[in-house]
Amino acid sequence: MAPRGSGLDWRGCALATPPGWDWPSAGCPPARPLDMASQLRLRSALALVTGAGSGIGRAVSVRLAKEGATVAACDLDRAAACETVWLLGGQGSEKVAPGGAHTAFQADVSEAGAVRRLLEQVQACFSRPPSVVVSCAGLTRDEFLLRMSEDDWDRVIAVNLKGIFLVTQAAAQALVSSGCRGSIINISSIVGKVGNVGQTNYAASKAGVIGLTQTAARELGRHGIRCNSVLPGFITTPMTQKVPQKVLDKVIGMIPMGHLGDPEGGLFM
Ligand SMILES: CCCCCCCCCCCCCC(=O)CC(=O)SCCNC(=O)CCNC(=O)[C@H](O)C(C)(C)COP(=O)(O)OP(=O)(O)OC[C@H]1O[C@@H](n2cnc3c(N)ncnc32)[C@H](O)[C@@H]1OP(=O)(O)O
Ligand SMILES: NC(=O)C1=CN([C@@H]2O[C@H](COP(=O)(O)OP(=O)(O)OC[C@H]3O[C@@H](n4cnc5c(N)ncnc54)[C@H](O)[C@@H]3O)[C@@H](O)[C@H]2O)C=CC1
Repeated sequence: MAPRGSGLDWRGCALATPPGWDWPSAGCPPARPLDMASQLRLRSALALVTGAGSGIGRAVSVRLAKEGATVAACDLDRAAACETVWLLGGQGSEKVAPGGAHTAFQADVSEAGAVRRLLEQVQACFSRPPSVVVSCAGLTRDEFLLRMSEDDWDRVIAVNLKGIFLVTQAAAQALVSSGCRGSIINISSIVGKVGNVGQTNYAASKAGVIGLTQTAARELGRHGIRCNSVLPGFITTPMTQKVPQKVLDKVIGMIPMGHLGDPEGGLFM
């Protein structure tokens, strides 16, 4: 039994808390269930989202929850993952998530042991593997090729490419061993197809995600597991806040709509 105030529930799963919630004295935060989508297309689904603490991963989590899925929101930043789950309704969200309460998890997707433990924890919490897996965790370390450090290369490849390898493999192993069907969605980037100045590391990682996902699709289809990658363009998130304004101005000048996409509309509209 996790100690009271530890931020963990009876199963040892991370509880969702509002930002700055004071556990020891305040007890469970009030649920804030989202408006239920009329059709709840994903009412029986358990969805694992990595990078769920920000930007596209948070928007994907919100949309999956609105469609009725139970969301296991994972991020390197535990507090950010908890904030996402609180947005989804946190404890008591069973009312809108028939498959159980949305729950936050912390893991560094670039570490094999952490990913293995993540899938173990998710299955321990929900007694089943996630049938939907969306890998959004990612980062940039932009620099011109002539000046890029080995560390900048290594870290971006480790998180953006190896991280998706580890999560895709662990999720597929869990689904195959339990005889469950599933859908794995890996977030690449248009940069993986056309390249981008200052992003040899990032472009290579995203191109790798495309090839990894296409191959996984060929191998896992026989097990009833679909694998697809999504290649967004510029979306307004903390990741793109780091781009120099003069570069953003250049890019926006090339976008027919004349503005960057937003996480809510960028993937689904
Ligand atoms: C404008 C043409 C774009 C066509 C390509 C279409 C694909 C691009 C769409 C990408 C959408 C998906 C994005 C995504 O997946 C999420 C992200 O990766 S967000 C981060 C994207 N990162 C970048 O675009 C890199 C931005 N550049 C930088 O961060 C810095 O420039 C850099 C760290 C590389 C170097 O900094 P510094 O040494 O200070 O040089 P400057 O910033 O002064 O730049 C010198 C010079 O080069 C021009 N420049 C830099 N980056 C780009 C770029 N990405 N595209 C075009 N031009 C770029 C910059 O404007 C300067 O030009 P001057 O004329 O000399 O002022
Ligand atoms: N914002 C954009 O313009 C585009 C983003 N993408 C991709 O979409 C995905 C999400 O990006 P954004 O939401 O924009 O970024 P973001 O920076 O807002 O969110 C990324 C999240 O991933 C988490 N994360 C980073 N490293 C991690 C690790 N090792 N383990 C677990 N979590 C980790 C961060 O804590 C953060 O919460 C990324 O893979 C990115 O490459 C693709 C195309 C365009």
